[in-house]
Amino acid sequence: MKALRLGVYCDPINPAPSTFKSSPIFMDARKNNLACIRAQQSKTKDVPIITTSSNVSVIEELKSKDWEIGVLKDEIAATQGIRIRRRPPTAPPLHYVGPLELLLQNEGNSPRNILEEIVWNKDVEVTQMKERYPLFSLKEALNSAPPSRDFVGALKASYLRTGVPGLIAEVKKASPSRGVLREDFHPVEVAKAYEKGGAACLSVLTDSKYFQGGFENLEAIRNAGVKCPLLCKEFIVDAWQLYYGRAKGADAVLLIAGVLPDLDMKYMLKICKMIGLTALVEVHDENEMDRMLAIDGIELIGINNRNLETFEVDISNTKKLLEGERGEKIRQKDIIVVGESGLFTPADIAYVQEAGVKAILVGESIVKQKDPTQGIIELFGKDISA
Ligand SMILES: O=P(O)(O)OC[C@@H](O)[C@@H](O)c1c[nH]c2ccccc12
Repeated sequence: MKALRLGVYCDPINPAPSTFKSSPIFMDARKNNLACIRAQQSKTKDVPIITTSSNVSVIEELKSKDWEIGVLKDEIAATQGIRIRRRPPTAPPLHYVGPLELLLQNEGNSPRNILEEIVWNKDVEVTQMKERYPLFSLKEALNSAPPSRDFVGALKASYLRTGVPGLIAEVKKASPSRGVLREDFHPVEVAKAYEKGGAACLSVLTDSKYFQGGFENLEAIRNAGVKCPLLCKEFIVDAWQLYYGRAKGADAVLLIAGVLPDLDMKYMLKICKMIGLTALVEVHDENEMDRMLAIDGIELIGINNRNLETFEVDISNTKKLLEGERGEKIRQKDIIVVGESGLFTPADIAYVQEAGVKAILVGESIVKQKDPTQGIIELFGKDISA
């Protein structure tokens, strides 16, 4: 019988040279190491595993380093004006023997706001999911996944056809700020009603804890023959999620600038390109917009009118971020801007269109309507399906 010696596995997508110790690639590699070790352990029950004391100490050391790197990463993010800390809501690992000041500084921490809470939970969730579906298995699934659809192309075509911003209609049962929006929620029915109403693309919430969504909704909508390109509306904290989303039928994915520091954002964008996902990069304030305008290769930027830390909604945010030099730069770079959240009336649409958006992302105002197709007619004040 062949014995398996547990070792330190390399990140299957990006072997990380030791010189990149602080890069997101390296950090992902570390997380994947642990996930791979656990996955291999569970897959090889019939094979004797040599767990030497050095294996155990390698795992403990990796856990401690993971935690420590997380703390340092937050410090780097803070220098970019990012307020969301990426540490999971756990104390340092049990056997942590690192610097005392890091321990004291991070004791008894609780999330500062809802976005931070969501992100911390997501980190834990993704770590568990990775053990069930390791990256190598997802990569196999991607080989047989249907080709992705042209998300940006669909928005542009819709804008040209209708003269109003292309609609990304959101399939969302509930949200932390609004509670349950649609009691009798059938994602496929809602998706079909949106498509019938002239939506260019659909956004499908996949977070279950806070939005009562799920990847099964994304999959079901894709399998039901809906033709609109699909945005996987998720809180992306790890490149693994990009592979998972694509494997479940996503054509696009949301990357939140308030959560991802520049280096992570560039890394995620690269992987999106590699696996055929369009990235909708979301910003909420001037600092985030400026950071994203300094990154090359972004073709779609969403301006969220909702502050995800306080839930405050103000549609003049879209206008504010498109004024002056920023607007000029966006036009030069040929970026399509999406106005997101808090849009309810034809006057709201006209307001953000006047500000310069060519697409809008709308959930509440249409998902709440008994007939979401009719909801779209009321939102635009006209039928945009023809
Ligand atoms: O339901 P509204 O107000 O029309 O908003 C839709 C969409 O913009 C909102 O759901 C959203 C925008 N960015 C997000 C990030 C995560 C979760 C949700 C969102």
